[in-house]
Amino acid sequence: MSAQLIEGKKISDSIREEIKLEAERLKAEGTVPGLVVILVGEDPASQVYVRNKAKACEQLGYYSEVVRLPAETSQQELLELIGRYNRDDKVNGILVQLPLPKHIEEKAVIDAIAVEKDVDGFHPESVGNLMIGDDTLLPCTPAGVIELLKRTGNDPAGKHAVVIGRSNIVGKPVAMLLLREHATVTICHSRTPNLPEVARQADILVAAVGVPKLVKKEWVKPGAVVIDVGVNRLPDGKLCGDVDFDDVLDTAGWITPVPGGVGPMTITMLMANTLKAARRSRG
Ligand SMILES: Nc1nc(=O)c2c([nH]1)NC[C@@H]1CN(c3ccc(C(=O)N[C@@H](CCC(=O)O)C(=O)O)cc3)C=[N+]21
Repeated sequence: MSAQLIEGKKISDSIREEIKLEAERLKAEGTVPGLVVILVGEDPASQVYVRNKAKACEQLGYYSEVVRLPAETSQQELLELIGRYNRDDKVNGILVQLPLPKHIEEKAVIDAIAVEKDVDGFHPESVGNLMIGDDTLLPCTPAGVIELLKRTGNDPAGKHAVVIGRSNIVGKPVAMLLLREHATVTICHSRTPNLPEVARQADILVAAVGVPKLVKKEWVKPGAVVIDVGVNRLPDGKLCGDVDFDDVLDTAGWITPVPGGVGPMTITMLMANTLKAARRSRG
């Protein structure tokens, strides 16, 4: 039996319709959601993402700015720019595209973003809020994963979720969100012994390591939900996940494709966060 496809693109489109209606309501009350995306340097993959984010803003009628800065921009200049957007009432969300050039300290930049405009959910205060269960802007990719599960009827409550990867942007926050949704959560990484065996315990398996096609059918419990967060660019230019999709297809019960799975949800959750930040800004 072949797994059911989790169609991130379709689910994402229908959430964007919901967001659009809410954005129109907010605009009728005089508040236009606004997002600024700041890109330092010329990373080609980043260029694509930034363009997609600007397109999403346009589609939803948001105010949006894209700031493209040369790779030589100093940390001080970037921090000053962020300071200006922190004080700019037209802008409800500030996103600085990562990774940054090596001479700029990522942490200093993330810390400089006003927490109420932190639509990436990367600021230490946002992370702390998530940890203790306070209302906050959630990191986009992890929030997208939870939406995909809920909207396909795969409620994490009572399930064993195994997360492969422990990054601050995906692994750790997605584990925390799954815990909040009442899953039993195991976090694995490169030092985990018998990784395939642990993965095979999962009712919900989330792969977020950045190793192309790492997860094979032996890693998957028959019928499990497999969520592939990987975005690996292969030498031929094609996008590929952390899961060997073709190998796993007949074992998994549900599976996200790459592209068309988690990726589109990330941008949709960014739009949802910007809307939320705009709504809150009215006081
Ligand atoms: N501050 C910051 N926030 C981010 O959220 C952030 C970032 N930096 N740096 C880079 C990563 C990557 N990322 C993606 C967003 C959408 C797709 C996406 O829409 N992917 C499409 C395909 C796009 C394509 O074909 O290239 C898909 O999976 O279907 C992928 C990856 C956000 N990131």
